[in-house]
Amino acid sequence: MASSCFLRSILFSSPTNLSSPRSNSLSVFFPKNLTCSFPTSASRFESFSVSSIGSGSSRRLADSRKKISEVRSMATTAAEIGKDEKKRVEVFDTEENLAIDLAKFTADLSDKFCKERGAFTVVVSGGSLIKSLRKLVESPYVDSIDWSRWHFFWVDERVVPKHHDDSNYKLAYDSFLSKVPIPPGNVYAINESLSAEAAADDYETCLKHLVKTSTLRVSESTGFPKFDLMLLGMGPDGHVASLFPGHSLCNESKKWVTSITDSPKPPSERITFTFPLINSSAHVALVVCGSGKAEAVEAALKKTGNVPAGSVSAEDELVWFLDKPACSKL
Ligand SMILES: O=C(O)[C@H](O)[C@@H](O)[C@H](O)[C@H](O)COP(=O)(O)O
Repeated sequence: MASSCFLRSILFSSPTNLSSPRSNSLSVFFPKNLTCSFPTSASRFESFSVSSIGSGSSRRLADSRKKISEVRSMATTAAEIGKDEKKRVEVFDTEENLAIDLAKFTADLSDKFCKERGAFTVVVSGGSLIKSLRKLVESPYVDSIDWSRWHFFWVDERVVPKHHDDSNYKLAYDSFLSKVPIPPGNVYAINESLSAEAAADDYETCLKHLVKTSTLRVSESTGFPKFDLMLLGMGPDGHVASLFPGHSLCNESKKWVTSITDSPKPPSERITFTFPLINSSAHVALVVCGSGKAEAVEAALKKTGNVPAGSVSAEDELVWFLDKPACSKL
């Protein structure tokens, strides 16, 4: 390819054979044209989701009498938050259930895009998100997903050697990439031998080349590349990618990829996608777990504070995947 973007070889290992059924949920019909889904077991809070009524199935409506009062006020709050029809908030009682649903969500999109356009462009962050993707490398998905059509990117990367413990490439490689047969040429790591600024330019050049070859689509409304799916984590301060609260990079409107040399979260030198690029994605999943992030979740979803995660959107669908502690302030 024309870009000097590093294409890293992947070692393949045998898939594991654990089953990963999707967590079940029932639904309750709420006023204001919203649906919220609830657990099958009334004895424990499992999950609820909020979406515009058009996206709920008839099963969800049929199950509408199976309400659980315990979670109703929280659900109503989330319904208010989810009134943007492109935004859904899904809450799970455990990170394990979240991981199960996230795998199903990702696999469904993979099927859809592989069938529709013969490719699936996926972007990941670093951090705990990668662990939450673990069900994808287990049965049934490890065998059913057409990995040969995946194109794998990073929304941000630390400018450190690929074998360094701080490397987002290493993080994804060790627990994900090394376990699935994505063609090595479809894995787009940064060239970390460059300065942060040059590595960001290089990555943008790489993306431009992929637009030319139609591997990457372009958003008709923004003119930025339109990734099929972006999987993002969020820091306790509400940062996403390497876009930190109050940092001028949050306002970048022209560049696709930019650099930061004063990241408040170490290491200081990084490259990051900009908001216009992130928000041009077809689907975005924001995956957040733990009580330490509850305030930032509240700030982002209830707009009680100005955190970068609150600026994330998607062209088709933004889904917040939260565990119960992360939504404790909603
Ligand atoms: O390289 C990075 O630092 C990440 O891409 C960053 O945006 C991360 O996703 C969040 O900080 C959440 O990380 P945790 O989930 O580990 O808190």
